[in-house]
Amino acid sequence: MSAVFEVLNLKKSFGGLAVTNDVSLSMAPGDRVALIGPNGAGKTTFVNLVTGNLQPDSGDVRLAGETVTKVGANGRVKRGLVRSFQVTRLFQEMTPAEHVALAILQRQGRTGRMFGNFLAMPDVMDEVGDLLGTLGIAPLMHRKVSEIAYGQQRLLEIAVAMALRPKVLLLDEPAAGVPQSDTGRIEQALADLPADLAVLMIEHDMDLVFRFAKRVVVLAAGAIIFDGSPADVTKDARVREAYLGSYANASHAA
Ligand SMILES: Nc1ncnc2c1ncn2[C@@H]1O[C@H](COP(=O)(O)OP(=O)(O)OP(=O)(O)O)[C@@H](O)[C@H]1O
Repeated sequence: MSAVFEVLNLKKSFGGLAVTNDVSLSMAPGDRVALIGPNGAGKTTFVNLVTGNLQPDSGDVRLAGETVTKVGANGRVKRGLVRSFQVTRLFQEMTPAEHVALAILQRQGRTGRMFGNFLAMPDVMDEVGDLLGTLGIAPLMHRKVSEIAYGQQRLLEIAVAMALRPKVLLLDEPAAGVPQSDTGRIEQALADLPADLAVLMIEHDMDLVFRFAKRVVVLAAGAIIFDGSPADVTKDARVREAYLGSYANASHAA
């Protein structure tokens, strides 16, 4: 299948340090890719380059065949490249329904009406109910974010992202900080994402990586040192050395 998302020879240096060093990556609709790597490998920088929050020194980002390297972050969201909204960016006094409704209105270009009573718009509220229902948090839709559990806030991040109807979804450690008792719900939400959505997940939890990803990309010192199947990643000598050693030896050694 043709690529929905492509990164071509992306480079970014800070001072003399090549933090993104000639990175190329391609994803097709439906891909489930985990991006892993040791601390400081350049994962956050890579995501910021992809989302348009940082400009590369050279290289390109393409979305559904269109080069978007010069398109800003909002323009990329409009074209279907969505990064999950972070819990730290949720508004504590607002409700899940309000968050998701605003994302729907943003997608529809109706944010001029955002100070109207959008909770009374039946089309918007039907979609809000569907999205929050899929994620199992519909009963909480009118509670304040400050009153709902952290795991539920992380599910809300996914709901807000999905309200933007992404073609490519970037998830930044979706289960981080969530108590063990609630991680199953996050994993279920990830398993239930639309089959044709391309998902790139940055994750440190290798158990989650192995359950979710069909493909693993390993970044070390700004460069991709592995791009292949979860079964092969644990066998790769360079990956073991750079990152996986103890995990591979302990539980997934061939
Ligand atoms: N704005 C910046 N100016 C200078 N150096 C930076 C900047 N942003 C990141 N770096 C450096 O680039 C390197 C990669 O950082 P980055 O945050 O992208 O890594 P990471 O893989 O996301 O790490 P972590 O998993 O710890 O978040 C680090 O050495 C960091 O200090």
